[in-house]
Amino acid sequence: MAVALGRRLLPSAAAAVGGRNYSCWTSTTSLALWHTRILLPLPDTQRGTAAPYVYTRSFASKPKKRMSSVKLTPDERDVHVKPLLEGGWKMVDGRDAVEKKFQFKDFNQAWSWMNRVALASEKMDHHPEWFNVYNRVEVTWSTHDCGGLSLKDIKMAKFCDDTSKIY
Ligand SMILES: C[C@H](O)[C@H](O)[C@H]1CNC2=NC(N)=NC(=O)C2=N1
Repeated sequence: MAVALGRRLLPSAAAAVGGRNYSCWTSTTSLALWHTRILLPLPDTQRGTAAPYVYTRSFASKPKKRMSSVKLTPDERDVHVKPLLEGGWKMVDGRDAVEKKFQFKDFNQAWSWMNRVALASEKMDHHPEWFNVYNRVEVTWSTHDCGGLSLKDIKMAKFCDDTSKIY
């Protein structure tokens, strides 16, 4: 029988059922969960068909803080957008959005970089508009939820710059 003590499982509880303790985080865009489990070895016949744990207790973290999707103020634009424009980003004609053309050695490098950006975008729930031909990627950042530039765009534009330097 499993016994829970605060956030930890008593070692003896796992030993009593012939299993071992195991803890892990899972995380979504808004919540992180800490799971404490007792893992039991499964017979070969059940491997891959059943979950190998007999006891799970999950704890929710504080809700993750989300960066806001509000339009940048003029002061914030001075601080955040100006440096981007000095670093090769351009305002998009007729839109409150920034765009930049990146060039890589070949398609493989471009795709690898796009993959990095895609994973970060998904984690942040903030996605690029982009266009790729072979080794070139044109990226546009704007926040659809507020119809213009927000701090999320600044963060992702910087991420694009920083990660493109690795290649
Ligand atoms: C429902 C979802 O959270 C929203 O649609 C997110 C998804 N990704 C997004 N990406 C961008 N670039 N702007 C947004 O406003 C936006 N909103």
